[in-house]
Amino acid sequence: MTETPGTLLAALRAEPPLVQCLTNYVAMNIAANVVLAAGASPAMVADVEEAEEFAGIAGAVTVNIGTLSPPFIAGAKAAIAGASAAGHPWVFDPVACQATSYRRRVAADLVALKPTIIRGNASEILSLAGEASSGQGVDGRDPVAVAEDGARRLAEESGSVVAVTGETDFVTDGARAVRIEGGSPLMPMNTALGCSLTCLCGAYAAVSSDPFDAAVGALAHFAAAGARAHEKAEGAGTFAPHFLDALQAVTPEALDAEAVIHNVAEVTS
Ligand SMILES: Nc1ncnc2c1ncn2[C@@H]1O[C@H](COP(=O)(O)OP(=O)(O)O)[C@@H](O)[C@H]1O
Ligand SMILES: Cc1ncsc1CCOP(=O)(O)O
Ligand SMILES: [Mg+2]
Repeated sequence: MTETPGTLLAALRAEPPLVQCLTNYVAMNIAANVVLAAGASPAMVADVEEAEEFAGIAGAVTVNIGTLSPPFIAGAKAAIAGASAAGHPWVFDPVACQATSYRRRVAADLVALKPTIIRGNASEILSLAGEASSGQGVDGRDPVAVAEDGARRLAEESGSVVAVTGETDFVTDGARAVRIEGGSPLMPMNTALGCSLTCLCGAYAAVSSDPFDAAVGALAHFAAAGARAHEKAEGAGTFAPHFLDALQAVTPEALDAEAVIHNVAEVTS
């Protein structure tokens, strides 16, 4: 990795990027707080009337289909057009894309628009890769390990970096791959933390020259903050404020020291 998570965190805090987050109703507030605590600047600007123009001034766009509707998708496509025209990264979160034919269709349409990074749980990534998925609505029900081959193939076919999250995260661009350890089992008990991580991927992508490093950086930041918060939390409820505190408190040096990142050997079959 040319840019370590700590190097990217230092860059993000030195010049906080503006991140245009088109996310769902559930995630709107927590995702903004997560991006702010990490050190960047979120803006939930989603309407078709202004989404394309705003993408020209944002460092990155993130699109999440958690509570999708035709007007939301129109705004998302406008924002993606604006980001693409400006040469800015955009990140896709295919929430519950396995659940309905509408979601499957919209997710495939958005993948065709070449996201810089795709971030989802294992059930969502399996579905995007055309494999059977056990996802229950927005909640992942498949182990990350089962989605690794599909993630590699999806990355090769789409040209996107694919980040699969769960107990141990997996990131690949089709050629490179790493696993990231850390976090807490209390994280999936806090709604919209995955959605918030997608927005943070946008912040890291805005300050990075390599989307693979950006995805690894954002996931490592979550893993380190999640592990720290786990030590202090008494349960799902008290985890949330400790997690925000930890996202803010972790320094670039501590992030590089605490990140547990394993390179995965290339599969040559
Ligand atoms: N069992 C677990 N142990 C540790 N970290 C977890 C666990 N499950 C999820 N996470 C972390 O929670 C965050 C959100 O991931 P995930 O729950 O997979 O996304 P989503 O909310 O989209 O389903 C990621 O940082 C991931 O690493
Ligand atoms: C509960 C819920 N319903 C629609 S979107 C959403 C939030 C999903 O958040 P995450 O994917 O981060 O768990
Ligand atoms: Mg999700």
